[in-house]
Amino acid sequence: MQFVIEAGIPWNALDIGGYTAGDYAENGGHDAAYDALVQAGIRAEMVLRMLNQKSTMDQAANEDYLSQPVEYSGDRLVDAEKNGVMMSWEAPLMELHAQIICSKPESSVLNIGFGMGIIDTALQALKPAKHVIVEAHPDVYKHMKEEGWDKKPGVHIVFGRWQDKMDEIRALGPYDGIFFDTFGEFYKDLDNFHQAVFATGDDADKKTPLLCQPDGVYSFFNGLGGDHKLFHDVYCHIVKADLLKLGVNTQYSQVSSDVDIDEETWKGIKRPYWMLKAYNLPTCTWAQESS
Ligand SMILES: C[S@@+](CC[C@H](N)C(=O)[O-])C[C@H]1O[C@@H](n2cnc3c(N)ncnc32)[C@H](O)[C@@H]1O
Repeated sequence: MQFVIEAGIPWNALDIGGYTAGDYAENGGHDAAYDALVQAGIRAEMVLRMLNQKSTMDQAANEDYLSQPVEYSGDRLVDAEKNGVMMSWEAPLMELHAQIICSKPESSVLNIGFGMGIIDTALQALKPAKHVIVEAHPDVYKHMKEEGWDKKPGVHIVFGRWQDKMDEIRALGPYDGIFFDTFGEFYKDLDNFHQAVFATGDDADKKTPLLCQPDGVYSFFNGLGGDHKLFHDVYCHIVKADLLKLGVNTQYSQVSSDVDIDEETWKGIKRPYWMLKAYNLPTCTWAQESS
């Protein structure tokens, strides 16, 4: 494996059947080969990141998505291209995320991305004292109002991209629990959100991180590289390392994630975005609290 990697074959190449070398290594029980691929992936992504550092992100990654209609239909929310924005098979995972970020009575919680409101429904059942929801899509915002979310106890809706609403989000804080799950954004956006939540920075206004309680908990939908286990494992390492640089510990709990997925699940959806058996549910806390 080392030889193949050193020869320059990309760690993330797919064969004609859509399998990675990691799939073969894992199915054959070759743990060392699988680990070598994960390490190669981490190294390659780090180099890529350094090369791309200068590129600016003036345009929203999901500008097209935000300017086109979305449709709620039964167990799913789809965009204009029939991508699954949110699907009900994720409900058990959202329940767990809600319990993680809202474990104390009278919590103050922040959720980025309403979608089908699955996590927000689970959070409401846990009766947070304050429940801030940030949503950028006009159709989703309209749906939230139609469903009376603006009148639910403790709920404050912030309409707009989280990137443009940080002052408002900050003014409504601080928070005991934060969850992040947007659509059509890149890893860079998630990383930027982490900088906003956890970094103390030089600017006087930004010295208090959003998750300012010492026992605060943050979590995010961990769909990173969710169509191939090798890609997912590489990204789990990368996000954990990036959060650690901000003083945050990440623990992944493995949860079975394919129980509610069957042949019908992806029917009519352009691209299945989750193909893995186990979901790595992240619990992120300030490092000094948990070490
Ligand atoms: C995957 S869904 C969230 C699903 C939600 N966790 C649930 O339980 O139903 C993603 C949501 O994030 C919204 N969104 C996308 N980009 C955003 C941004 N930059 N700021 C705020 N919301 C955004 C989308 O419109 C969509 O409603």
